[in-house]
Amino acid sequence: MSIPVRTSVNITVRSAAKINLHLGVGAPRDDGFHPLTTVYQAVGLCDDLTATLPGEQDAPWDLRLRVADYIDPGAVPVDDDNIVARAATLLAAHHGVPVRGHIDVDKAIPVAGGLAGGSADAAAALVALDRLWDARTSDDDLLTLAAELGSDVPFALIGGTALGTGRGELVTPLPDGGTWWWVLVPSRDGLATPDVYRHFDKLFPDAPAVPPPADELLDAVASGDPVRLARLLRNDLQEPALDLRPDLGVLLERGESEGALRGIISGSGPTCAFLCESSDHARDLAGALMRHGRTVVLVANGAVAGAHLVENLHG
Ligand SMILES: C[C@@](CO)(OP(=O)(O)O)[C@H](O)COP(=O)(O)OP(=O)(O)OC[C@H]1O[C@@H](n2ccc(N)nc2=O)[C@H](O)[C@@H]1O
Ligand SMILES: Nc1ncnc2c1ncn2[C@@H]1O[C@H](COP(=O)(O)OP(=O)(O)O)[C@@H](O)[C@H]1O
Repeated sequence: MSIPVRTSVNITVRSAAKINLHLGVGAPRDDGFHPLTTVYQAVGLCDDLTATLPGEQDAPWDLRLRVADYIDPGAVPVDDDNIVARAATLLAAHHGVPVRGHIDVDKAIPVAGGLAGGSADAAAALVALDRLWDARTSDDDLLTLAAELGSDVPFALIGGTALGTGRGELVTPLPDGGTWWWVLVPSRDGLATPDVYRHFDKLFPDAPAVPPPADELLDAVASGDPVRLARLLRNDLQEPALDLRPDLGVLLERGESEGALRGIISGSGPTCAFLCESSDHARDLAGALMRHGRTVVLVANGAVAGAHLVENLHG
């Protein structure tokens, strides 16, 4: 009897979408970024990234993408512009090693949807390649590299429910007493984050230097009461997003009239997120929205973990 030999090592990392329960935005800083007080929540709508070491005959690096049927594959670059390639280059430079790896990304998080799908992939790439290269990056260094990749990327590493300050990159985990049920309705056409921030500046030229705080909402999150949380959800990018995409206002009203505790735009949009009381309530609402002609309606609960290794069945 021969014992099977593992010829390659596969590392699979799962990374979640986020919703901003509170997105308080201040006037732009000198570097152009907006100061934020935000409360992130990671929800169970995830991308999986698998990294494999190339064989000796193989190209040192390649990136493949598989997408859910509601995602346009053409919306995601597969060259050096992909944030996964940027993460690999940054981590390799940090350790002075060459970039090596075959990467497969299985995307379920809608693209340019305000759900931080690219940030989730970047965090997954940092965790997977650190393990694949046996680089042993410290947590502090991983967070620093994550912040270089994007304001939302440190939260994608940490997950759960957390406070984000600075430009969103300074993340502190929060006590969360609930299981929160969300119905997510993505749009076929994305909204570009910089466009929505630019529109915020146009609509609110007198925005405060210090972004609005989230104190009451933090109490609601700790209490676990969805009715209380629903009242306190706040997104300062909602008005600019709705101004750019008035159709989203109709969708928010529809979800609320069908019984959602509250509908909000997720981050810079255009995904609409509806808070529900329970999993049954979320399923009922999803059914109602589909009967009204929405073809893509997703149910997800939070809070879930940040980027983490999962068992690889193909390894
Ligand atoms: C709006 C939010 C809310 O969580 O999420 P999304 O809706 O994109 O998912 C984030 O602030 C998006 O974070 P992220 O997508 O990582 O942004 P980055 O790559 O750092 O920046 C992209 C661009 O967004 C603008 N930006 C981003 C963050 C910030 N605090 N102020 C900004 O003005 C800048 O124009 C910047 O050039
Ligand atoms: N791995 C990736 N996944 C998604 N988008 C990516 C990725 N790499 C680069 N991008 C680019 O980043 C943009 C923002 O994507 P995403 O993170 O999904 O949206 P958002 O900032 O709204 O949360 C996309 O329009 C796409 O061009």
